[in-house]
Amino acid sequence: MLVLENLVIGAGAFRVSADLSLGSAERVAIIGPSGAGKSTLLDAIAGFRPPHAGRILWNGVEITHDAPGKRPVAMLFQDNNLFPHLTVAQNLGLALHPDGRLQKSDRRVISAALERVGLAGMEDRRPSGLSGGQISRAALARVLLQARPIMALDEPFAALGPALKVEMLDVVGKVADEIGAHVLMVSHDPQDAQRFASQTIFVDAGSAQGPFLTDSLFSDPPEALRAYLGR
Ligand SMILES: Nc1ncnc2c1ncn2[C@@H]1O[C@H](COP(=O)(O)OP(=O)(O)OP(=O)(O)O)[C@@H](O)[C@H]1O
Repeated sequence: MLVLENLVIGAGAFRVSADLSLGSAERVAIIGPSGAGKSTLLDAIAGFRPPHAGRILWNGVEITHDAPGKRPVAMLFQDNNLFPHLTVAQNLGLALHPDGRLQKSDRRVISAALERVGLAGMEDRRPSGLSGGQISRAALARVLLQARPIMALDEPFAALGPALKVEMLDVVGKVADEIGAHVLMVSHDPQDAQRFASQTIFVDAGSAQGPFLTDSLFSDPPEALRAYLGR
């Protein structure tokens, strides 16, 4: 269980607070107006942004000051963060060995992960030889190999068309189910939350509120969410 205890985060003069617990929530969307602090919140959970105050706990153990690689979090960014000079297999290999040294048995594991996300046989391509959707799939295969208990996604498919985005959300669900991971996903699109996440955190006016049951939240939105949704 992930707990954010009296957490205060932010850069410059900006601050956002969070005091919430994700319990057994499996798929959680993080929504809110632009600049509200959604990415800041996800970055703090993943360990890229030290908090000004408060604690982060995972299954009762404090991880507030742990380095990103030591946390139970695998992060997927919008640009998917594949190294352009490395092949798909080499990029995925970094999830297994950060020093980049691959063993023969790794190749089988990598090929199996690629097959699971629909990229069988693409081990030796470089990212420049993949479509946007294929790059997203390769990045998801890397998350699959990292096999961390929390998948953190920051607007991962914003650059993809609507149909492809729906398809990729299905792949995310499949990968998360396979490794038994919770998913935390920042999105601008309320439909993503409704389609994908059973629970939703709403970030606005300096605080992260929730998690709320997504269906209840959208069927009877509080004033601030109503304004955000333009209702
Ligand atoms: N390095 C920084 N220095 C100063 N302010 C920053 C820095 N990084 C982010 N901010 C500010 O923090 C606030 C929150 O940014 P954040 O990216 O978390 O918002 P967001 O809700 O994810 O927005 P968006 O939906 O537009 O991506 C913004 O006002 C932003 O300008």
